[in-house]
Amino acid sequence: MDEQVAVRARGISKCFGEVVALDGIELEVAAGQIHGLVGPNGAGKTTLLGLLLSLAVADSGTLEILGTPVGRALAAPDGVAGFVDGPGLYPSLTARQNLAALAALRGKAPTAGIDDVLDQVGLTDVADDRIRGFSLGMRQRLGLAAALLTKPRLLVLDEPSNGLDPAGKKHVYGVLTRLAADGTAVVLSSHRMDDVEALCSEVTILSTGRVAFSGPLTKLATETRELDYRLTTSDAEAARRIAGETEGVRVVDDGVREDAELLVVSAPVLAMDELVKALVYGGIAVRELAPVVSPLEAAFLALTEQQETNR
Ligand SMILES: Nc1ncnc2c1ncn2[C@@H]1O[C@H](COP(=O)(O)OP(=O)(O)OP(=O)(O)O)[C@@H](O)[C@H]1O
Repeated sequence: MDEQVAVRARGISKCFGEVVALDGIELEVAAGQIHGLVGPNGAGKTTLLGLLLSLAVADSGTLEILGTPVGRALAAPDGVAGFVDGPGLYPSLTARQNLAALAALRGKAPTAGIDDVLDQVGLTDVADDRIRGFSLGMRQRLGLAAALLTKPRLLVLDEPSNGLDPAGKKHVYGVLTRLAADGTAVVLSSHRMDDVEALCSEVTILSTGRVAFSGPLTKLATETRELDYRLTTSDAEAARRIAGETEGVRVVDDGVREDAELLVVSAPVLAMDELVKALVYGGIAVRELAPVVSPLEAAFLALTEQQETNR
């Protein structure tokens, strides 16, 4: 048993009648890692998160959580917390009462740690308000506070940034980053690629129940065949010429004026390396170089397009 591996899934499949929601999933999440789960609607993200929380069991395959094989019982192993489809809360109770009730359900002192977790998620000011009037973002933050109360070693969150305003996001991201730094593994799903890029070191892309990619975001960048890049240099004309001469690089900013400062080129990352070297060698300064869409977004879009073509 390996406690450093928070999640190890091997060949996990799950069907709902005729629908194959998960098909041979392989997933490994290390302690202290924030792992993003992305994929088009219906890809199987929520189903997989539900298995991690023991809300359902897989039809086949093996799942090990925090070093312990998960059996057929529908009970989350100790140290696992989180929610799918929004946190389960009592609308007629206040935020503080909700947390006390959840603590009592687990046989814990009803006040221990509550102020601290409310503060961590930025809900201190509304701690004694009934949550009936809470916005979606406030409920998400309270759900996270409830999970924090259990001091989880694996935190599982379905779309945690749904409904969060920038201040809420800052709180939630801060909490997740601190948890991970203390060794908690976090697995979260998101439709926001920028959130995933800001938070996660590793990502799994699901497509119709299968893993299309799983690994570090940096690996995704090098595996992506071709991306569009915005390039600004000290000499646009010379840069355009050199880009045109560099193997594997295409100038794609058709319709942009010849003398425009900004150049858009399409290339795999290794060809971009060669272009940058050639520019610098040619005495041309690179002032800005950035993908037009991130490798994650590009991979996601490519998958969605592929799915639409297959339909
Ligand atoms: N309880 C269920 N009964 C029947 N089919 C289900 C059930 N739960 C999920 N499915 C089906 O399984 C597939 C995967 O659904 P899932 O909710 O896991 O996808 P998702 O990636 O979370 O999608 P979304 O991004 O829309 O939330 C879908 O085809 C869905 O219709």
